[in-house]
Amino acid sequence: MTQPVIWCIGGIDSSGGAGVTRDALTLADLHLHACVITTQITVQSNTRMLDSHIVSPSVINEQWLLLENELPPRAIKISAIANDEQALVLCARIDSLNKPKPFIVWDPVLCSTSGGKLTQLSTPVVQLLLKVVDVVTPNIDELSALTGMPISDNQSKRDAIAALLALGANAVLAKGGHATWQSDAIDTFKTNTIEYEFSQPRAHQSAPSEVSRLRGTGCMQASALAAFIVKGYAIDDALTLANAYVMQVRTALRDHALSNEATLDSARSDAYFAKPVGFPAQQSAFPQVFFAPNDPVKWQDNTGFAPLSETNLGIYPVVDHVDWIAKLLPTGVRIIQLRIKLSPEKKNLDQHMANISQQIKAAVALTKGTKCQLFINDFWQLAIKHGAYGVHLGQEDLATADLQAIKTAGLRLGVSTHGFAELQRVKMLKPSYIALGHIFPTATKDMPSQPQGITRLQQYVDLYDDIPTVAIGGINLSRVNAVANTGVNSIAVVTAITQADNPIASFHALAEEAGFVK
Ligand SMILES: Cc1ncc(COP(=O)(O)OP(=O)(O)O)c(N)n1
Ligand SMILES: Cc1nc(C(=O)O)sc1CCOP(=O)(O)O
Ligand SMILES: [Mg+2]
Repeated sequence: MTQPVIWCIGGIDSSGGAGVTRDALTLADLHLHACVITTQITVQSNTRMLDSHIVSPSVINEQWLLLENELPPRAIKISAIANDEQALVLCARIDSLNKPKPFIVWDPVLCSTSGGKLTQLSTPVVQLLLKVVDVVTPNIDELSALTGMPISDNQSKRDAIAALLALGANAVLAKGGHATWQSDAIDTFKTNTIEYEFSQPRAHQSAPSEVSRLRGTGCMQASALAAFIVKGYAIDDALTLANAYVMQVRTALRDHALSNEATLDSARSDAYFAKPVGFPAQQSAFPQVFFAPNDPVKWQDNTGFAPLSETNLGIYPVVDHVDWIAKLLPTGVRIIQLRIKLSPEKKNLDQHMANISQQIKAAVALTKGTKCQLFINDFWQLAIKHGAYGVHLGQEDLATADLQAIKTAGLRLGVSTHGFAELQRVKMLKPSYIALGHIFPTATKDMPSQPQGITRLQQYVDLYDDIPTVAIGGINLSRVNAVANTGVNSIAVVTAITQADNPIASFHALAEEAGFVK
């Protein structure tokens, strides 16, 4: 299979520490091919910038036109644009691209970390650029320069992000590395409808200065973002992975410098050089994610929920009536979920709620004294009231459920997730298990996300090996073995049991095929 192509448009840093060289190295590390359109050739080392030679707009145009037919981009990463003339050529070329347009990220590098000015753009041209790119990724200084607003605290940062959106940006990723008033380094991603925060402890970011002088981290982050979008990740997951990628590079550099192999002299001379790290696979490199500045998850303590009595749970039937629980208990099932959904057309809500309450009560009575761990979906108050074993909640449910009440009552908590961002959002809650969905297409419910497939499931299982995991979504007899081979602790199914001709036989067949029967 040919490698997807990403175009990197920006300046050449003769030291290789930043610019399009850093972009190309990052993309190569993530197995993507970089084409390079050069905007300026700089004369710089890691510590000094002496000069910059600006490429003419017509040469940029020629580079673009030649690449367009032979090596069309799946994404475009733009960084230093020297002047308005260059920017106008880029805007015109982007406008002329066929739809669907590639993902375009603009890292508005204004100055080099080695000291030189790289970009001089007028406000009307900045506005044109903002409108044609999908995401702009300023650090605090760049955000301040682009908006003309001083930034010194969270409120002024928020105001400046709002101003950039008002200028026409589709989405802003304001990086927090330079926001020294914050104890953690917080990247804020905002569009007119959504907002995420990605937070890393600052202590992690800063290695002793003699061993880490890494430059080009902004180039790395924007290139990695483009790479993960091209690899098919949703924007929240791509942002999480790009943040983790940069942290993993920082950590690798620090670990090498502090290792016994390195002398102080070699550490000093290596201090500028990024190490290839590949796909982020180090849990500690991942940021804490919040879905809004006031995400209720932020205010939860991290004491954790009661653990499961048993973690290798086998097949996990998810059923919509207590009668299923009575029917399935004789199989020896170790975990089961009562998932009754309130249909909007139900007329008599009180009567419906009374029926749900009765079913939960009966389900608790049926499973008491057995080895079957009963989880109640959604109805956490009723689960507490009737003393269920646990509650299962989705991401949206976390905004309304009283998690402290669930914890205090001693109930276990299972939480749905659909990617790296959601996993990093709920990890600090230390739930009793995390569900990973949907692995395959499912007809049981409308899913806003894409099926994840076995490769991603394997990544999650490897990365989150300290929390019991449950796979869900479209799992049937022909797929269950591949799912079980990832090492996931449990496999949840709805229709593979409830729509089987013989549900009991189907439960046993799934368990056997998965290798859960010893
Ligand atoms: C084991 C398991 N995983 C995921 C879900 C889905 O929960 P949620 O996202 O809250 O959606 P609804 O089930 O409420 O539609 C689940 N129930 N169980
Ligand atoms: C209830 C549910 N939650 C999912 C998630 O991914 O969060 S997938 C799903 C439905 C699973 O049904 P089936 O086994 O019939 O595909
Ligand atoms: Mg729910």
